[in-house]
Amino acid sequence: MNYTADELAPAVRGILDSAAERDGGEGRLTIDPRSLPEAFAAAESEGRVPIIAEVKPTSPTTEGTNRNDPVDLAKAMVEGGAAALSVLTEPDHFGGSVENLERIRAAVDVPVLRKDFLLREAHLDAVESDVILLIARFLGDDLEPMLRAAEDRGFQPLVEVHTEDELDAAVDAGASIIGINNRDLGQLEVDLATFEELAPQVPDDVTLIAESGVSTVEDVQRMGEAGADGLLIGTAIMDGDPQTNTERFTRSETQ
Ligand SMILES: O=C(O)c1ccccc1NCC(=O)[C@H](O)[C@H](O)COP(=O)(O)O
Repeated sequence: MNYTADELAPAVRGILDSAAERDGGEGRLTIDPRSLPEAFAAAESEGRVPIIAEVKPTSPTTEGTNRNDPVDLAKAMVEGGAAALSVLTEPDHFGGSVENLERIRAAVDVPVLRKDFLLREAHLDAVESDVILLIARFLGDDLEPMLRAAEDRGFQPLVEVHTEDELDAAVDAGASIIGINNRDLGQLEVDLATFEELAPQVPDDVTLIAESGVSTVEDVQRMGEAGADGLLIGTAIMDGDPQTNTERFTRSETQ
């Protein structure tokens, strides 16, 4: 793995240790995905900001656990105008599960991103999703083979970066969907300027997503002005009524 353990907050070390121990799927999946770029285009043509709303029961930086039925949460987010959903499948630190993702994907018709910490090819085969997260920081030299393995199965890989080097690695590997994470996964600090600094270096033909730390309508507008094609929002949608929260963000460009 591409990290030095003492560079990481203890919670992140714990996440990676449990990810390394987790089994993958038993067979090799073949995915017929719902297109994320098309879902973004459809949202925009209908006047909605393209938002990936995240079903995130808890996290190392969240107090408490949301115990509502994940399918009810997901339907409320779609009702609120979400172009796509992100579903945590990490069980030990985020309260997620592959079963949540299976149930949600069967209940909605928007693309669903599997949000997890995937470290080897077998992890890709744990559950079907339309989009799959590959985190450049944790994959290092394995990024390109994981990207190819995900594409070979039919997934749309979303490659997450936080630094210029990781962005270069994602572009060199041929990523067509890139997420710039405003949260530093080393120390868990959030700074929206991360997106603003890196976005100008992303090729125009890449679908570019601003991830993490977006909590107000002004933040949505700020990320849009900096070049985001879409935004991934978790905490600020889960905190309170998910439909009302999603509506506020999806309508924010017209306010
Ligand atoms: O959210 C966390 O506390 C966290 C801690 C350690 C590693 C990853 C973490 N989050 C993963 C994510 O990518 C976010 O859930 C996602 O980008 C949404 O972020 P936010 O809108 O800030 O909840």
